[in-house]
Amino acid sequence: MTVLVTGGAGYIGSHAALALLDAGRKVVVLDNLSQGHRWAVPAGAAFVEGDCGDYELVRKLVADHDVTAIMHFAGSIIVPESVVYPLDYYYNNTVNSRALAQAAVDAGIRHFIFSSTAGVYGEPAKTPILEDFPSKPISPYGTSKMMTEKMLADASVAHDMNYVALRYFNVAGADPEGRAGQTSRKATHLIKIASQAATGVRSHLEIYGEDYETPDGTCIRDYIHVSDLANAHVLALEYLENGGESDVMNCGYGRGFSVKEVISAVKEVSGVDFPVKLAERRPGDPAALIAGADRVREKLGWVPKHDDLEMIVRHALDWEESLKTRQVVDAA
Ligand SMILES: NC(=O)c1ccc[n+]([C@@H]2O[C@H](COP(=O)([O-])OP(=O)(O)OC[C@H]3O[C@@H](n4cnc5c(N)ncnc54)[C@H](O)[C@@H]3O)[C@@H](O)[C@H]2O)c1
Ligand SMILES: O=c1ccn([C@@H]2O[C@H](COP(=O)(O)OP(=O)(O)O[C@H]3O[C@H](CO)[C@@H](O)[C@H](O)[C@H]3O)[C@@H](O)[C@H]2O)c(=O)[nH]1
Repeated sequence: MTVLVTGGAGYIGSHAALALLDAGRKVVVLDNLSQGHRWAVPAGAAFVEGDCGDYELVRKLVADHDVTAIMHFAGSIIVPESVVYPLDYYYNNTVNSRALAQAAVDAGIRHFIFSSTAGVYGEPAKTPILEDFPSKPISPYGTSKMMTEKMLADASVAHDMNYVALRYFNVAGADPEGRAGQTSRKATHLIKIASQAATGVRSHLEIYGEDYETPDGTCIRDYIHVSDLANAHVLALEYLENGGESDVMNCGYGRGFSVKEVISAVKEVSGVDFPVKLAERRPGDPAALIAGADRVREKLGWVPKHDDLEMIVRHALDWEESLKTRQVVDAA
């Protein structure tokens, strides 16, 4: 009765592994360490270094660890990078997910939880975005995730496996107890970068575009605390184990902040007025993404504990400071 967490040496996967362990579950992490860190895998979890697309390896570890459910976080995650290297994204996010799903079905795994994204909606006609809005991604990243969602939908009809695809909006913050946080090798996320600028790891922050059709001209996103998101995974697993029907669910709080509002919050909480420069728009960025977030609350009974931008920023800053002592800060 073990949960396989792919990508559990990465940011969100390591928090989910912690949440599972906190809930009394057994966990085995599979990660190729392309972005994650061995030390980020929680102490109570078993670890296997390898690729989630390695069918034989997955079959073996499922048998060795008595795996009954999979949470699939492993993937490539940077929207603008996917525009430059689309085939890499289709390989890692779609082809490898297909192999993992095949191994899951062949091994008789009954429950599968997938890390999807608000990126599947593309440029939505309106906000908040509901799950039944059309999937029209505007980046290869979003398409690569949408294709995996569709594979899982078809596989769940044909096989005895139910699934939940959680469509995350913008994940930020860190474990409130300081046990985990974001340490990706190539940080691109706004709150991470602003936290690095506030703690002196970066010299400044750039705003990618000030001419969007939003009140202050900068993009609006729905920032969700990583620990609330990790908890949604534990609830999704219970839901599937209790016979819940397969579904897709947005994960966000249903409210948005602009890039400028986030920068102000980081300056306010840190007390550091770091330099901010204006830069060109980044490819693949929709103007506003805000979750319609009723379904995850209604179906999973999810009640967030950290719906507070200042708290999210505080935890991100605390983690960034703690990284200095761990000497694992990546070059900015
Ligand atoms: N961070 C966000 O805001 C966000 C939003 C929406 C969706 N997601 C999705 O959540 C998941 C986790 O994202 P994250 O922010 O924790 O990223 P991350 O880069 O910190 O973690 C991903 C982990 O997967 C591992 N990995 C990558 N490819 C692998 C492979 N083929 N086999 C085994 N391990 C592999 C990496 O080494 C890393 O540890 C991703 O699928 C991402 O697309 C993230
Ligand atoms: O240095 C920076 C970094 C970001 N931004 C802007 O901040 C916003 C948020 O960007 P970022 O934090 O990089 O997140 P997104 O590009 O919105 O994508 C994240 O959120 C998506 C879901 O909404 C996920 O699918 C992706 O994996 C995840 O990277 C965007 O408008 C960026 O242009 C800046 O202006 N300057």
